[in-house]
Amino acid sequence: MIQLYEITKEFGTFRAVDGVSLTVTKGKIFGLLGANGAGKTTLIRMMCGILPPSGGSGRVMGHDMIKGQKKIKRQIGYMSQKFSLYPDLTVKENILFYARLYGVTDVRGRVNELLELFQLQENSHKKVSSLGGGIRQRVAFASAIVHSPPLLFLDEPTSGVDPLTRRLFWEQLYELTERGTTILVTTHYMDEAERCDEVGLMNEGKMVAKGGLNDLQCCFADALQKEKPSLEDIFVYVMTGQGGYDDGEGLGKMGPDDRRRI
Ligand SMILES: Nc1ncnc2c1ncn2[C@@H]1O[C@H](COP(=O)(O)OP(=O)(O)OP(=O)(O)O)[C@@H](O)[C@H]1O
Repeated sequence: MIQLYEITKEFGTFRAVDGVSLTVTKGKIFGLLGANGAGKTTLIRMMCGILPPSGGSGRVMGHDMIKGQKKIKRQIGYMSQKFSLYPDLTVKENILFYARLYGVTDVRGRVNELLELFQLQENSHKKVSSLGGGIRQRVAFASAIVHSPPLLFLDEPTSGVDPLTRRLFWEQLYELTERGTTILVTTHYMDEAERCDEVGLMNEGKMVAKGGLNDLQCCFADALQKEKPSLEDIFVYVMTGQGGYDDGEGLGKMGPDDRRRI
């Protein structure tokens, strides 16, 4: 569903994304982690066809990231950090708006289905501006999947959301993947990252570690002197650049076999 090869994005002389390669297969959840400003949103915006890469190549849903931007946009769902909702419209009107925008065939039926799925019926006629963060998050999520996209990008979807809503949210993500949806999600929550099939850790524009949790634990066990380091241990280790880690150097210390994953 996603195949990136050495994707780079420069804003003037500043390189926000630096040679990222990535593969995400159908039905999997890929978690993207990194400190603020690591380049996660920029990478997502390129994959969504919103921002052209400065270098490298990639395909999303089989379409070239540069030539196929329009086709990519039609086939994906994107929930941005700012939740692109209209505060003066009601919950139902917001979801209806996105349903019409994406040309959903049975608009009313689909919207009612989503209102029920996200337990939004009670609030369906309230203006979004009057609602709390957890409900707004559900409205944004419903709007992002209203056209049943096969590939979904979620940029910090649970930031500031209570633990119960977060749990429900993840149950819905699993349901979607069971139906074949592929998901790329960014998060700052380690428990959420551990729920992903694979994670990628970004630091200063580079993908500095990538793999399933077990793979990463094996990879970093020696360096962290723990048999099974937690993802948080690994995250802190990589992000603090202990030993000046980057794609090559850091892994070099862990042995040549470990390099293949990074
Ligand atoms: N349009 C732009 N022009 C100039 N610099 C930009 C632009 N967009 C992003 N940047 C810079 O690129 C870097 C990466 O930003 P990005 O938003 O991708 O990081 P992030 O990992 O998503 O951070 P966060 O976790 O805070 O959302 C930051 O230093 C940011 O200031």
